[in-house]
Amino acid sequence: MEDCSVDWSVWQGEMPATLMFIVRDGEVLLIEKLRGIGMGKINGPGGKIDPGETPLECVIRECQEELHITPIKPVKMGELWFAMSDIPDIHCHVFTATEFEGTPTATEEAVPIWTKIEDIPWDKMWEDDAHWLPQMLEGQKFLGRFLFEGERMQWRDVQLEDAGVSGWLIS
Ligand SMILES: Nc1[nH]c(=O)nc2c1ncn2[C@H]1C[C@H](O)[C@@H](COP(=O)(O)OP(=O)(O)OP(=O)(O)O)O1
Repeated sequence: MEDCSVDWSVWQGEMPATLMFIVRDGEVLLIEKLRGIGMGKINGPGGKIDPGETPLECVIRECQEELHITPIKPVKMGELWFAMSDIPDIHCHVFTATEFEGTPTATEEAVPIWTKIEDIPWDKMWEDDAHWLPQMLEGQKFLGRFLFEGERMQWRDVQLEDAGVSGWLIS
């Protein structure tokens, strides 16, 4: 992979966002995203952080809005830093949970899809997902940094907490 044109030491994502992956009995709750960034793709529920909202508050609200469920005790597992070409750069906080209240319900924003972990449809997801989601689902915390040109990933770097990175990784 070529050198990255982004100076990550000064990079600041203009758009804070969240993602949630609820895991239960070897399955993960994905959505078909019906609107917004990544419309038509398969992803976890999530979205932009509202002004004054914490990442945790946002990810709970987005699960309620998109699927009518409330995740219980979400755990922050990592961050995704997306340097984008055609939309503002995204700083995404990624959570997992094993419990939730409510019944996943299709809304105008999303269709819920329980998916066996071995059947995750990588070709229908953002290109970066295959480089951090499997590790996260095995319990590893991470920082993933990606450069996109449109919807194509041009550069990637994924660091796992197990690799001895500490302090700056996630909070
Ligand atoms: N490369 C990428 N890989 C990935 O897995 N998720 C990405 C991604 N780029 C963006 N996302 C996700 C993160 C976050 O959940 C979502 C942010 O955009 P959204 O348009 O979904 O926000 P909202 O649901 O707040 O939208 P609106 O309500 O339509 O304004 O897109």
